[in-house]
Amino acid sequence: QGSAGDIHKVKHDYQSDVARLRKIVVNSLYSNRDIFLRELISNANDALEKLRIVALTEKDVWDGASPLNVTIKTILSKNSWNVSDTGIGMNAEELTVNLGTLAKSGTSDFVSKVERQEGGVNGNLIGAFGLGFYSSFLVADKVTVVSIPPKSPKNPNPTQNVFSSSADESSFEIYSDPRGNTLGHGTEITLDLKSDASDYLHTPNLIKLIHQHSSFSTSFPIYVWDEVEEVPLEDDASEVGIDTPEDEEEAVVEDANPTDSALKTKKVVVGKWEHINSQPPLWMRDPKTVSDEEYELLYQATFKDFRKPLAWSHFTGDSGSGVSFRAIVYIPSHIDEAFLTKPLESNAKDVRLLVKHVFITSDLGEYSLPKWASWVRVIIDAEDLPLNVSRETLQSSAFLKQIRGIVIRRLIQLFTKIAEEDDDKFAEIQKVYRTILKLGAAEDEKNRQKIASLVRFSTNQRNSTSLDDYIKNKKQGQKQACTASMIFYLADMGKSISHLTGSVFVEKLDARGYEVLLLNEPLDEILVQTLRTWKGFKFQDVAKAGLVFGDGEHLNTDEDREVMAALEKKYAPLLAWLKAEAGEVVRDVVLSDRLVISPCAVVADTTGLTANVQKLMSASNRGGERDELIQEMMKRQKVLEVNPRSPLIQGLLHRVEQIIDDDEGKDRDLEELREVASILIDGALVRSGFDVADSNQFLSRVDRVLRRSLGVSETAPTDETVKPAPPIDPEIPEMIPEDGEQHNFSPPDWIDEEQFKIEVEEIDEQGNVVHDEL
Ligand SMILES: Nc1ncnc2c1ncn2[C@@H]1O[C@H](COP(=O)(O)OP(=O)(O)OP(=O)(O)O)[C@@H](O)[C@H]1O
Repeated sequence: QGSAGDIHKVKHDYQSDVARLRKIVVNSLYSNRDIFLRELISNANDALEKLRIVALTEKDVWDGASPLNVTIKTILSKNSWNVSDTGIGMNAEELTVNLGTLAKSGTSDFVSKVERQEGGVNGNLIGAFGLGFYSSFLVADKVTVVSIPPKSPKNPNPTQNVFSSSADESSFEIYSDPRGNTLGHGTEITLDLKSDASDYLHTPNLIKLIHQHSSFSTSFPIYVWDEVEEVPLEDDASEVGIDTPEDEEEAVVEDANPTDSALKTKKVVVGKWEHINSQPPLWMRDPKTVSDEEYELLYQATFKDFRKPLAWSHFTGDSGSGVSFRAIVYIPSHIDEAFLTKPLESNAKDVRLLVKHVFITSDLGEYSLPKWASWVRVIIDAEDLPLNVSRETLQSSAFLKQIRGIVIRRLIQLFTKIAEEDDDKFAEIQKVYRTILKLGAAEDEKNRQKIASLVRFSTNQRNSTSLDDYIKNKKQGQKQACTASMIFYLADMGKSISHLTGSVFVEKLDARGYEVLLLNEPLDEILVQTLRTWKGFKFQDVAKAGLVFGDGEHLNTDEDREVMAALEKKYAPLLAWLKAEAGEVVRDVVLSDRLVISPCAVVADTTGLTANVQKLMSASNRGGERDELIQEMMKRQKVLEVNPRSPLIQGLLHRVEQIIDDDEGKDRDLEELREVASILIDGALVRSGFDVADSNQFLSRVDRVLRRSLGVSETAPTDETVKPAPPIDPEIPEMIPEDGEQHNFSPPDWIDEEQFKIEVEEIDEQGNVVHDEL
């Protein structure tokens, strides 16, 4: 603590992250200095919005008439620059906390990342993070913030406080303003500009920069003090000095030379407040007159997103409840990590509802957007809702209920238009929204059909296919058991598309030229199950038993049936033998019509659970009796299909017949054959996406078969001797270093420290090995 004169100043240290961040800002953002304008104007806008929102419920806070605006003024003689707002202001504690600490999550990470980066911060990083108030130090040696909250029943006599900080100090001061309340309510930030930042004092240049960077940061009026001329005045001339920007002109009188009383003139600077954003907001304009760049700037300023939006739709409408409105719906180019990890827990926060250009709320309460679309960013400006609606009456407004429907309809239309007209853009959309559209189609019952048309799938033939494209590509008679036409799909969550393309279930369809949707995301199977049909086509899981193609390929002729009957007779001994061997795993063993190359596969009954559904189920249900029950249920629903054309299966049949015919050496041969069969069955499970019950046993069997094929003795033991661990060490280490702390590692006494070096293998971001010596 310290005091200057009779002012009691309290000194605070910046939180360490802030000190580091300020240093980065000052040292490395020289070429991006203009951003301080955007950041400070946008903070002023937020403060004004907050005041108006609070005033909806606390009438005393604002009379509804006194101006809400931003004023910017330069004081040439002091080389200083000043921005004021008549917003919500801050008390002493808020000044300390808001400006002295960083509450944002990820700050430390951000700061460390930037500190590691060679050549300082780049534009993208600033954008992703937002420097806010600290950007002042880009252009200022010293920053002074004067602030006072409005009068309220809770705080009837607010005091005006000052926050003051130099760029090179790691502390700031807070004190009560000795001048008393000069602001009414709001905040005034004064920057003592660095000697190389005097460009910002030049008004035409300043206005140009504000237009360039911040004209969309606020819809409150921005006034810039514009000095227009200097007029010499007689000493006794009356002074004209008015301090509010509402009186458009004023003259500020300064002593030209206060010490020289002989000079009977004074220098008079005549200037006026120029309202620099008097044009109507962008969304009120005819879309034909708005450039892409303007839409992008509006988006970036409004939603504080440095990245450009992917697409937008600007439209006018009349809601069913008689409210006319204008709106812009934006599709962002990225989705927050938080949404991706827990999509169903996120709430829409970026639907900005305005009434007559005045921001009212971003919280649509019970009418907020459906979860799947909670990332969409919208500005919606209603013409004729009463302005002084409190939030409670707003909640019950019929218009509010309609916003949800209006926004979602427009969003889907926008996606659809891009899908139809702009392949490249739609490919970009797919990169970000592929999964989200699936979620939408599964979640949003009302819009399910429209959203599902936007969903794209990979298939064995194409990277990206819509359901409509699939249907166009169907083969004649693509039917299942003479019921509906079919869309074939294979679902195996988490597997790669190339793995699915090579699946046993796809091989015949693929060989015959049929298209199969390959579903590898958890949502895919849920979506397909929810849709059930698409334009009269049924979804057919190709991993299920009884697959037919409907093109006459399947046992349609007498000849086919005869051939099959002959094969079944021939293979009967093998099927019976295998059924006994595989009794623990499957319900039945049959000859397969679906396999081309693979010797066998495990398929689910038409009513059974495929490997994929089984995975989905066990992810939400682990362990316990229920698990055993499910295992048992699943076993009964699985069938082992064997491929009579596979030489392996033919060989197996031959051996099984030999064993049945021949008694000699039967036991040993039988044991070996059972081992082969067991590997084949487990292999079929793996091939079909199921888990093997005991993978250790499976691999021990493989080992034995390998030994046999290499002519190595099956019983020859492996030398199992190992060196035992040293005896128990009774000493307890004094301190276990926590994660992230420096690990002080000292070698034991008996090691020569000079020679003690450990090679640590570390992998950098590119995956190269980095060698470090401890
Ligand atoms: N003009 C102002 N009036 C009232 N409060 C302000 C003003 N400027 C800043 N603040 C307060 O200080 C806090 C920190 O401001 P800062 O600009 O650093 O970050 P932010 O506005 O929260 O985030 P960002 O600007 O990065 O989106 C704000 O959240 C706000 O509470």
